[in-house]
Amino acid sequence: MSSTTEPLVETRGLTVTYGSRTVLEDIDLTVGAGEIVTLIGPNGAGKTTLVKSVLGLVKPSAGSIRRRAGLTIGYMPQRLQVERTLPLTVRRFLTLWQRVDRADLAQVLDEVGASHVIDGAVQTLSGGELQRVLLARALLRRPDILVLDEPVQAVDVHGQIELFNLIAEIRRSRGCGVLLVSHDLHLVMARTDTVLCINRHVCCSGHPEDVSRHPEYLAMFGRHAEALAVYQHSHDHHHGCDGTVVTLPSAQGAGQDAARPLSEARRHHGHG
Ligand SMILES: Nc1ncnc2c1ncn2[C@@H]1O[C@H](COP(=O)(O)OP(=O)(O)OP(=O)(O)O)[C@@H](O)[C@H]1O
Repeated sequence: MSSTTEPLVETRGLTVTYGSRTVLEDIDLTVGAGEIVTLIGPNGAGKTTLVKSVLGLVKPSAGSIRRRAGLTIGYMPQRLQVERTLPLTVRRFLTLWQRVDRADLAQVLDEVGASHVIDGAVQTLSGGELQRVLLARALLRRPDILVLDEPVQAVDVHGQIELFNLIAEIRRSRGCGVLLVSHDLHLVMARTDTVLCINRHVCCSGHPEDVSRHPEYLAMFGRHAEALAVYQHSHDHHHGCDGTVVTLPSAQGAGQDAARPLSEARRHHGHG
């Protein structure tokens, strides 16, 4: 039987391999109702693969994924291929794959601030308008959880702030969970409840403030991260090109202010 405190989605020890290559290893992820969880990490870290695993599009080679019974997912993909020669209005685009009430369509477009483009061609939308329309499509499913893969890409800084505010407002008004992938560290740190920093494995996770001080996060995002961190620790390992962990000599026998070992840090953040 499901309860309201039961996580919407939970992975434990999730491992994904493509051929002989392990792209995700031992990932613990939990998204609760009304919670915004953000995945960050460098290109190729496995963020989209983790999202696809949650959606059931990629099968894990080890570990488990649990979705709450009857869970409805609203998914906004990273890329949208629209045939440029085929005229497609926003109205048509949003009703192509699902039966949609006129009133629901108008309400959802109003909610995302895109009512004015309803009769416009999808191909002519600005970056920000397209993201709002994609968000509207995900919301039409009345999701328990929104899964947004880089929702602010191709959007200028002002538009990014507006979109993150919109996502936070949707979470508040609908009470849904949100799992999102983002490269924008400033916005992530300000607008999310939990951050999972991954690079094949979980490098660190927890409250944005804790993650922004974590040595692995600082090692990964360098100077960009330092500007966000309240203070900085030294780091105990970095990653090889294939994502393998390379322990730094300075981390061995380091003093009290040095990085906690990853295993300890993960325990601290509730990972076993
Ligand atoms: N279908 C696939 N078959 C084989 N390898 C894949 C497949 N999909 C992804 N990969 C590889 O898995 C790794 C993780 O890819 P993924 O797209 O999950 O990373 P990401 O963190 O989302 O990257 P980005 O930030 O660049 O979008 C990459 O090395 C990628 O080349």
